[in-house]
Amino acid sequence: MLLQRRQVAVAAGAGGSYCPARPHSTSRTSRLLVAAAAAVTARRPLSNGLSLVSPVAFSPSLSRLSSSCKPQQLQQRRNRRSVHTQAFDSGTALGVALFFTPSILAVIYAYFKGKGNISDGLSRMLTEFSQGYFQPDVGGKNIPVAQGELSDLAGDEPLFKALYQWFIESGGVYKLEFGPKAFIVISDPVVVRYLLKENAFNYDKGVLAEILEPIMGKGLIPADLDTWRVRRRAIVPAFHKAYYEAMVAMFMRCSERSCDKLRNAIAASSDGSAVVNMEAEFLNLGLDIIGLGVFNYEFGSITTESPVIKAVYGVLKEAEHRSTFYIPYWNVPLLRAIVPRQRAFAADIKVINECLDGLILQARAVSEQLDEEVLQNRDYSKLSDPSLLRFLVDMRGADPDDKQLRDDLMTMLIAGHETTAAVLTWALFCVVQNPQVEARLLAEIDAVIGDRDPGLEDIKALAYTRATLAESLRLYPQPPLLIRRALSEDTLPPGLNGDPNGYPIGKGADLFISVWNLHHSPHLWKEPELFRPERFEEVHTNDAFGGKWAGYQPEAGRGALYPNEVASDFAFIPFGGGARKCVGDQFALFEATVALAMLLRRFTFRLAVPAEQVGMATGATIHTANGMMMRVTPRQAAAGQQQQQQQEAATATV
Ligand code: HEM
Repeated sequence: MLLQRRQVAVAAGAGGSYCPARPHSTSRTSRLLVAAAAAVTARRPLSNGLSLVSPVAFSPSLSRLSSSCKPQQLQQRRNRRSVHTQAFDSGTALGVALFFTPSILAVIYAYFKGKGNISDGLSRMLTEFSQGYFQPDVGGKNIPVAQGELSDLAGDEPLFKALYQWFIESGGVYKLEFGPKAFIVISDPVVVRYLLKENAFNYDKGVLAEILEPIMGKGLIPADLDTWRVRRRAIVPAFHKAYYEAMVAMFMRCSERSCDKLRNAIAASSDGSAVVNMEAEFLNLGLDIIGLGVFNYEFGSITTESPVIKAVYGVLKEAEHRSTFYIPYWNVPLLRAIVPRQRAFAADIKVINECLDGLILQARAVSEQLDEEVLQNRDYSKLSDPSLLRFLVDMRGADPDDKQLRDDLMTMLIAGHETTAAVLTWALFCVVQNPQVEARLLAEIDAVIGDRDPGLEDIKALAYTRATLAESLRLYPQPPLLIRRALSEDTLPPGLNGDPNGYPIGKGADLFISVWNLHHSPHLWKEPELFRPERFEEVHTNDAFGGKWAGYQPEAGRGALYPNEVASDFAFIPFGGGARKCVGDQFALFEATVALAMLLRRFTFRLAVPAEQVGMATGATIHTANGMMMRVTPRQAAAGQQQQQQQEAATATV
C-alpha cells in the first residue's frame, strides 16, 4: 500500500469536496487527517504502524455524509449498509476485527499522546512515525522553510488559508517540511509561468492522477503523456464556433428550466418569495448542461432524480473521500470487496459506464450511416445531437476505442460539472453583497438582452457580466490548488523576490501551485480582498519587480473575451495555463454568463442567512459549508421593460 497519494488531500483543499448533494462541513478530525496526509506522504510501502489509524473510525466523509445528506438519501444509504452488513460472514467479521482493533489502540494512544486532544495526538504520532520511513527530501535545499507545526494545518479554517499565511510570512516559493518529506508551495507568477508553460512537460499531475485514474482512466487529466498528446489533439478542435452557438442555445433552455423551478417555488409560497439553496440549484443546472453538451444525455436533474444522477453524485463523493482520506485502503482488493462505500462506488461506476457505453454505441451507429461529405459540412444549427461525443466519433481518422471515449467523456463530466456550478454559486454570493456591482450588472443585462433569448453575440456585449464572473473566480478559484510532480531534476526560477540562483529540485518533488495565493496576493492586486470586477478593465503594472512580471494588461490577453493568464502574466490562472490549460474554459464561462444573466433579469436574490454562516469547505472546488440559502423574489419589472412600459404609457397618453 503506497501512501504517496495522500498528499492530494492537502492539494485538494485544500480539502476534498466533490459531493454536490450536501453541505460541505469539514470536521477538525478530517482536517487533521488531511494534515496528517501531508506527514505521511511517501513512496515506500507503509509499515504496519501507520495502518493503525482506522479508515472508518476517522472517515471524514462518513461523518459528513451522515450529518448532511437529504433524509431520503440517508435512508437509502442506511438500507444499503444494512444489506451489506447482513452479507458479512464470520470470516469477514474476523478479518474486519483484526483490521480495526489496531485502529482503536491507535486512537487510545493518540488520546494520551495529545493529552486528551486526539487531533494533536494523531498529528504528533503520525509525524513521529513518518520519521525515517520515507524517501529523502527532494525539495531544493535553499527554499525557505515555512515555520509551523503539522497541527497548524488542522485548525478551523480551510487549509488553503494556512498556506496563505505561510506565503505572506515566507514568500512566493516555500517549503513545508514534515519529517523528511517536503512540499513546495508556489505562489509566484514567474515560477507558475515556468511550471505551467515554459517547462510544463517536466511535470505531471502526481497524486491527483493516481486518485482520478480509477474514475477517469486515460482521460486528459490523469492520462500518461503519450495518451494525453493524442487525445488533447482530438478533443480541442471539438470546441469550435458552431458548437458554441448550439451550446449557448442549450444553456439558455436549461437556465429557463431553472427559472421555471424558482417561479414554481415562489408560487407555492405564501409570501411571494422562496428560500432556496442556490448551490444545489446550480449543481443541478451544471449537471444537465454538461450531460447535454458532452454526450447529449438528458439528466433532467433540475426536475427529477434518476439512478444515473445518483451514480454521478456517488462517484463524485467517492473522489472526494479518496482525496481526503490518507490511507488508500481501496487499493486492497479484499477491502474493495467488503467496504460498503467501495462496493457502492463500483456499482455507481458500472451504472455510469453502462450509460456512456450505450450513448457511444448509439453515436457510432448514427455516424456510420453518414457519408464523409455530410460529416464535413454538417450544419450545427440543424443537428439534433451537437455534442462533443458526436464530434469525437465522427472524427473517423482519430478512431479512439470505446474505452478511451468513455474515459474522455467521464473526465469532462467530472471536470466540467462542479467547477461551473461553484463559479455561479460564488458569483451570486458576491453580487448580492455588492449593490453597486449588482446595479451595473442589471443595467447591462437589461440593455443587452432585455427579454430576448441570449445568443453567442450577446455574450460579447456583456462585458461587465464577464468581468463579474472573472472577479468571482479570482476570489474563489476552482480548484484553489494545482498539483504537480517533477519527472526529472529541475531548477525553479527565482521568481519575483526569490534566491537569484533559483531553486534546484529533485525528481519526484511535489509542488502545489496555490491559485488561491496568487489570486489573493497583496503584491499582485490592489485591495485583493475587494470584489471589484472593474479591476479587469484597468491596466495594472508593478514596477517594484523590475520588469519580471508584466502586471495585468487587458490588451495582452490575445483578444480573449474573458480575462486570462496571458493578460495577467500568470497572476490570474482560473483555468491553469500552458499545455494543460482547461479545454472547457469557454464552455464554462459562456454557460455561467448565460445562466447568471437569465436568472438576474428575472429574480432578485438576497442571502437568507448571514454571509459568514455560508462558510467555506474545499475540495476539488470551493463549496459552501452550509449551502447557499437565498431568498428569491420575482424581480420588479426590469429597467428595459420599465422604460418600454413608460414609453408605451406616454404614447397611449398622446
Ligand atoms: C468554471 C469551470 C471550470 C474551471 C474553473 C476549470 C478549471 C480547470 C483547471 C484549473 C484546469 C487545469 C488543471 C491543472 O493544470 O492541473 C482544468 C483542466 C481541465 N478541464 Fe477544466 N475547468 C472548468 C470547466 C471545465 C469544463 C466545462 C470542462 C469540459 C467540458 C473541463 C475540462 C477540463 C479538462 C479535460 C482538463 C484537463 C486538460 C488537460 O490536462 O489537458 N473543464 N480545468
